[in-house]
Amino acid sequence: MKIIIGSKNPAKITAVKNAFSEKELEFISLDIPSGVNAQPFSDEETINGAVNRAVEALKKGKGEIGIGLEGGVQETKRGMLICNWGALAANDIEPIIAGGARFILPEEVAIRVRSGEELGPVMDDYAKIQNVRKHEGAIGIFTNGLINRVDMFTHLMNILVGQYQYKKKSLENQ
Ligand SMILES: O=P(O)(O)OP(=O)(O)OP(=O)(O)OC[C@H]1O[C@@H](n2cnc3c(O)ncnc32)[C@H](O)[C@@H]1O
Ligand SMILES: [Mg+2]
Repeated sequence: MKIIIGSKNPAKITAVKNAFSEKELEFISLDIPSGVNAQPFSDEETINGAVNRAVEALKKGKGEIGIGLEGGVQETKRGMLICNWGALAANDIEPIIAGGARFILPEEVAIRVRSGEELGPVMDDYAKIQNVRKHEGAIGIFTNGLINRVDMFTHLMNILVGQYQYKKKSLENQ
């Protein structure tokens, strides 16, 4: 079975591999555009980015499953939430979606994102580390390393794969 991942980000690729336990799987990563802004500004836009990537990955990679993972932010009365959404696309079913853990970004970071900067470079600047988005992620920095971006995406991926297995089982029993 071929699983096509719509990103070259190593944190995302590791998380996808963590969530599939079967042997004989082939993982292919393709740089698939999200079709939304580089910095999505709502749950809705972030979900659309994840679904677009999953559907395109499935099509371009000619596999059995396409995965799209997308990071974004969502404004609330309490401040700016960081959100992450994932989508799993497979032939003959509607894309399945799942959300990742969320928390409020410090205002000092949120102000810069609101003014148009992407969270990735803002985090590098804030943490004085390069490529935070490919490693611990904002979640790793702000949880003191207790949860990193791979952990967060792995949890999200398990919610996707679990729903997919349940759906397949339900269809088989019909
Ligand atoms: O290569 P791709 O797959 O695009 O991976 P990415 O790291 O750019 O991730 P997203 O496009 O999903 O995220 C949208 C923006 O938010 C940033 N971002 C999201 N989550 C982050 C995190 O945990 N740490 C740092 N930056 C993050 C990211 O760098 C982008 O600027
Ligand atoms: Mg990106």
